Amino acid sequence: MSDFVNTNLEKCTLELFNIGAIKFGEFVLKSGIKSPIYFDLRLIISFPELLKMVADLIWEKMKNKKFDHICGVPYTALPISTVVSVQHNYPMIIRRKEMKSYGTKKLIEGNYSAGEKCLIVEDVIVSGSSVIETAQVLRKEKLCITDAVVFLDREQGGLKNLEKNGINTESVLSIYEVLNILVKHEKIDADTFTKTVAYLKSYSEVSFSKATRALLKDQSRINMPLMERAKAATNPLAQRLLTLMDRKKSNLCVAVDTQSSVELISMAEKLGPYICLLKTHIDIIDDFSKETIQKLKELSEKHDFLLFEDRKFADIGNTVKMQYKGGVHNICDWAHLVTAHPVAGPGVLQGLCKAGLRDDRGCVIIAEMSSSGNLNTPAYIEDSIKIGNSFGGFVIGYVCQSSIDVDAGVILFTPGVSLDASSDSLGQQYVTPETAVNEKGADVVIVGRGITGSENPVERAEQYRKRCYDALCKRFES
Ligand SMILES: O=c1ccn([C@@H]2O[C@H](COP(=O)(O)O)[C@@H](O)[C@H]2O)c(=O)[nH]1
Repeated sequence: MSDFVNTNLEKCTLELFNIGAIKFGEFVLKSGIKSPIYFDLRLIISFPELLKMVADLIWEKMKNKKFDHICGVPYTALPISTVVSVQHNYPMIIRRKEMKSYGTKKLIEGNYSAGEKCLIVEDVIVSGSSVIETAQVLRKEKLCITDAVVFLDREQGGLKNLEKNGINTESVLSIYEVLNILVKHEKIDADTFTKTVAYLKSYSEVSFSKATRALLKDQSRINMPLMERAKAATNPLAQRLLTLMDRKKSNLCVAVDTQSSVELISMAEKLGPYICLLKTHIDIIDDFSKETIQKLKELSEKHDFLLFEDRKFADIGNTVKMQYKGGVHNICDWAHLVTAHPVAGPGVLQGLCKAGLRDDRGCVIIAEMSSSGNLNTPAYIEDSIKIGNSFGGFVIGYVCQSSIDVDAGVILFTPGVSLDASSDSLGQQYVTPETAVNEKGADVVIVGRGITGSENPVERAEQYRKRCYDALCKRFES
């Protein structure tokens, strides 16, 4: 810790106590739990030097991080982030708590673009509810939220709750440091200290408030009907796909892995009525042309399915941006969904977002492959979800082989499904539709050769559709 921080932490704590911003008594927190200690940092706007001191300490925590914007959680952290912004020439955005009923009706004020990184600033954290509420609004606008800095951590579980939701949070001061400073300077007696510490020990894991859980739609993804999940989804494309699955009674994605445009189009025409998604590997087509894409777009409209290009982007952001938007395939122009490996870090998603996003474009992160010997360890899968959560406005779900813990509005896609085989000669592994849906938690089942390689693909597609959708519906009833 630098001398500046050391000296000022103590000074700042004592000043906060002196102005009445740290109180002892009986209080009720936002989460509804009682507390013998309360921090009221709203007061500091009446003490400009103290406000500046708090802002300087926040700055010390964030000065080595690289973000495009900061956003203070309304209202107490707004003046703090304004001071940081003005002093360090750091662009700020503001999250409105209420939407305006006139004019732009925006929920976020300021100048920003999809894919940009925003750091959240907060005064005091208990469960982290206020930070995640702000993060969700910003994520809905396709801003990338991975980090927060808070002035005071009450050590009641907030940092852990946020971490699970993809937000790495650092604090300037912990409540225990505050108590120690106050005892040292005889501002509180030993009894108050002991009682407060005992309280903190018994309330060390406060979960998000009920309202926040409702906002995150923390209900079980597994048992929730599709339309409820569509309402729970914050991502517009996830909403669209879940609604489409409900309307068409299909959670079947067909993988048409062919090298011929004619066959691709013919399969799309024949199988269109049975599927929610048509998955392509457009780079394996020998006779690719703009007409192939035009025809696919028309069939996607005609038969009400979305186009899913399994490009598996995996490079640095700058390259991925060009791969998505440029080249002969110009994937961004026609594919509603693309896949990406998170192995290169969040830059891959920033690159995709930078390619110019619309509400009808999204990404599915590959958290876990179906092939034998894959390198997707549990830690890798967990980190993939953290990256995905940070880009909730763009990432609609994950390709995976297990029922990973995600919100109800997030969609899991499971390939490696066949009624005929348990493997192929090149490492692919198969399970039945029921195993994929019930045991692996699949929402969308991806089937390739099981359909396209059969003698009667249409009959087979209907058979898969029914088995996959029936298994999904049984899950809602359980
Ligand atoms: O983990 C993964 C990710 C993607 N795939 C793709 O799905 C299909 C599966 O085809 P089958 O003929 O049913 O084996 C294929 O396009 C893969 O590239 C996957 O199999 N596993």
